[in-house]
Amino acid sequence: MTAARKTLGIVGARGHTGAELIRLVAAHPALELAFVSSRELDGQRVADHVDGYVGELRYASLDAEAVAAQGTDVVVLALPNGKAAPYVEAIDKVKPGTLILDLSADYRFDSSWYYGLPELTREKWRGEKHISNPGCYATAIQLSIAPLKDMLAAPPVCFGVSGYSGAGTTPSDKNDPEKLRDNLMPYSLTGHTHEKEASRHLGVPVEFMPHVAPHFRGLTVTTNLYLARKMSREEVMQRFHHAYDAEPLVHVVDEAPWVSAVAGQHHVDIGGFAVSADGKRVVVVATLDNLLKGAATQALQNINRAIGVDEFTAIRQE
Ligand SMILES: NC(=O)C1=CN([C@@H]2O[C@H](COP(=O)(O)OP(=O)(O)OC[C@H]3O[C@@H](n4cnc5c(N)ncnc54)[C@H](OP(=O)(O)O)[C@@H]3O)[C@@H](O)[C@H]2O)C=CC1
Ligand SMILES: CC(=O)N[C@@H](CCC(=O)OP(=O)(O)O)C(=O)O
Repeated sequence: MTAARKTLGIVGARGHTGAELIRLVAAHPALELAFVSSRELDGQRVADHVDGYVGELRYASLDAEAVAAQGTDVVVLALPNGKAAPYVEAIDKVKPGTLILDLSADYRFDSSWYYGLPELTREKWRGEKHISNPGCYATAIQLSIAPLKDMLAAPPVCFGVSGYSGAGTTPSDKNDPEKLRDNLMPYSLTGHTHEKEASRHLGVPVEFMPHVAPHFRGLTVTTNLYLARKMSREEVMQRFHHAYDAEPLVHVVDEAPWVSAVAGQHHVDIGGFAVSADGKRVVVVATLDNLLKGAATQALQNINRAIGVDEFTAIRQE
């Protein structure tokens, strides 16, 4: 006899990350999609909006109390920043112990929430039912720096370029294909939330300069690391292989990876490893799909672990 599937609801399901999660959860052997909430698509069939979804589920417009009243085992909050708290409060009041995974930045600085970047924080999970999912850039930044964290002579400098799906669906210059055409748009050049997030969770200061580009999905972070002592390229690569060779979703590659190759994929590519002539500076390039490893895939890794199934269930081909 197979165990009953856990019920899962998504709040903010109209958005880019919500749509990815719908696809992943619909194909999951241990999860059942119980509700998907959107104010704008209230009453409409999910199948009419999400490619690849087959089923009769419809969007519903649910406020915090209505979400809590659903009583699902798992709730994913895929809302813009600053909107999660009323949902968390209502769910905790009605059904404490519900697994809540928040995709926004709202709890990434709250130490009572588990910060789930599994490849780096897997051992820190103590059964918390509140999980904060890392930001997309912050994921690439931390994975690029962690293997050399003890070797730094200065804060790493990260140049980021994201596809415009990273800016969500609320219209802005950063997701306007007309304004982005033939363009590269710099923004938040100091003090971006992901700069603070990566610095906090790595435990070393990081400097980050984001840009948005005309492609839809996928991001590149190119990181310049000043080293406290001379290292060879082989030594640097050895550190990355040692850190990630057992990780199915982090691929250490020789060449600097291209973002077009990782769009639609679950994993991160990390490569380049260009070492300066004096051996004291290395440049590392990471690419990932901001909607997958940067959001939905990582959320599913965290949920899988918390419901007690293999971390990569419904993520990799088995
Ligand atoms: N896009 C990305 O690459 C990544 C995003 N994230 C984070 O994930 C979260 C979701 O991002 P994304 O999917 O891109 O966002 P979108 O803008 O694409 O979607 C936001 C969703 O929230 C709903 N919503 C908006 N405002 C409110 C509100 N006031 N109350 C209730 N629902 C609301 C919208 O639906 P409706 O208006 O129909 O209710 C929509 O479903 C954000 O916090 C984002 O920062 C994290 C990593 C990567
Ligand atoms: C291109 C673009 O605008 N990207 C977003 C990052 C998306 C993300 O991960 O945002 P959260 O930290 O809010 O979850 C940004 O720079 O804010």
